[in-house]
Amino acid sequence: MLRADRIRIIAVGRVRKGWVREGVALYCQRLPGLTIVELRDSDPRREAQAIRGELRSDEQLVTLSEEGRTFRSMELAEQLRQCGSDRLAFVIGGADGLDPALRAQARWQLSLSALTFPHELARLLLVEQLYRVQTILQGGPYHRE
Ligand SMILES: C[S@@+](CC[C@H](N)C(=O)[O-])C[C@H]1O[C@@H](n2cnc3c(N)ncnc32)[C@H](O)[C@@H]1O
Repeated sequence: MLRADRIRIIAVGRVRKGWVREGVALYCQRLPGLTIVELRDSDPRREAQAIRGELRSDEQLVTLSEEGRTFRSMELAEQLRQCGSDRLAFVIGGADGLDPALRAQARWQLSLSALTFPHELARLLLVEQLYRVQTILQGGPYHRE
């Protein structure tokens, strides 16, 4: 089972597009307990400081980057199942991306694909995949191979 209450998304920048906000809200409703923290955008080094300040000592840092590891959704489900009751913080960068030093600190880096997405879309894709993982782990019909 996915422990959404043990997952936080720390995202640089606001979601301005209404249709993206609506999509994120829809998946968040389906993942009770999931928290999204928005940080102001500035430059990657300052943003990294703010992210470090926001991270809790008991949270595992997972940075999102197109250079990270790609997973099939079933593999992502297995990865998150193995995290058990660990607390995870998925971090999404702003327009200029994440500071390399912060990325180097991550327990793992998640790539949503080799393509670069605007941070707003990366957030939407991430919450949809977390919902998908939840349904995979619960054995629901949402995900079809
Ligand atoms: C507009 S992108 C930043 C692009 C920037 N050139 C870079 O080097 O990261 C904003 C953020 O969205 C997330 N993102 C965009 N595309 C992604 C992808 N394919 N996989 C994972 N995260 C992605 C990353 O966290 C990234 O920092």
